[in-house]
Amino acid sequence: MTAQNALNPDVSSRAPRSDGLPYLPLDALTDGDPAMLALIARGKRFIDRGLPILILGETGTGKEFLARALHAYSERRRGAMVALNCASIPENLIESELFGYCRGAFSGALSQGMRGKVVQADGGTLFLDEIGDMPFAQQTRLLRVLSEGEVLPLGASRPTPVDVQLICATHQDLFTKVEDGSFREDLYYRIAVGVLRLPSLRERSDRGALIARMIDDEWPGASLDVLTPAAHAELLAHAWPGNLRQLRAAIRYACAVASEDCIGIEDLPVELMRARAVVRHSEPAAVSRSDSTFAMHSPAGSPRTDERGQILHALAASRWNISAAARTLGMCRASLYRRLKTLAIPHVRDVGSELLGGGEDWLAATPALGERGALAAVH
Ligand SMILES: Nc1ncnc2c1ncn2[C@@H]1O[C@H](COP(=O)(O)OP(=O)(O)OP(=O)(O)O)[C@@H](O)[C@H]1O
Repeated sequence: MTAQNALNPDVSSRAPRSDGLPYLPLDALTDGDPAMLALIARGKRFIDRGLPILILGETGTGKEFLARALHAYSERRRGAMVALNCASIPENLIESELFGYCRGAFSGALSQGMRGKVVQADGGTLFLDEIGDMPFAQQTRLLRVLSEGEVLPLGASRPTPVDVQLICATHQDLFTKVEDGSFREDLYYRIAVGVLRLPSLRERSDRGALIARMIDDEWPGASLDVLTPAAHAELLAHAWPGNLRQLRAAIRYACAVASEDCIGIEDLPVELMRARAVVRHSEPAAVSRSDSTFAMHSPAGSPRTDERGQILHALAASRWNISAAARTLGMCRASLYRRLKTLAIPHVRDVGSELLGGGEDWLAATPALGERGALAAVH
């Protein structure tokens, strides 16, 4: 069986997503994470043999991406990839959406009838997302499609033969649903033949490469260099409950709000900072150098004063060399300029004589931090 490789993605993997980016081919779903590599290799074997595939994984781990990549890789790639999210359509519509109906099947039906998703996917792939939310009655009808290879649209007198590759996905524990009686056991064993469990983002060793790729998507040509060390460390260390979707959203946000040419920790979404603050509150005091801009959230003392003090110390130590101070503080030059502006700290070269002449109100606002020492270091 000839399989398609990553260098030759077919049209469906190139189809634009709602965010304008293309779906990825199978081999491009990871940058070398061992669990992902093993999963992709298994997925190829399953799809080559036409086994029904069940993709498991937390929300946002890329279940739909994987399903589309498997279809694009498969021999059915010239056929349709038809997706239905069982959780997002009302229970009473699932039946007609999936199985279709004939003309005049019920009052309010379209006059020409409707082809259901199963028939639309004939010769291609049917992707049933959130299969755990499929109502029990529809589970019975789906089982019939799978076991007999035919579908009976509502109001039809004869079944229509169909040939589909089935891929299902869920973030739920389907086996628990079988045990509590809300998911048919016989259907479970029909769909859960080739099971692929996607790792969460926090388990993946290719997080750095994923971050770099997502930055490049937003900011073509940019690399990890645009991240300050603190922002980079934060992105790597976050728990990412929303997985790849949350990471992409965070990077989109950061690229949009970052000014100049770098992304600092202050450019990351507030929920990351909140999670970080919670962790920090349960930690013993010290603020690391790379965390210095986050001193705004320090539990002790006046947060702004702490930050001013750290910035002024770094500036004094570097004799107001902005690049060197930014490095010490773990941020980029642009971020440091932004912090100076926010904290109303004028550059020493812009105010030099005024400061020395005693008009240093801005220094008076930072009493405990030895600003005169900072000035002494400058002059
Ligand atoms: N391999 C990948 N590389 C980079 N980004 C990815 C990858 N897979 C998914 N994503 C990103 O994560 C987002 C969510 O992916 P997807 O919709 O496939 O997840 P899901 O597991 O199906 O989510 P849900 O359980 O909420 O339906 C995508 O829109 C995309 O931005």
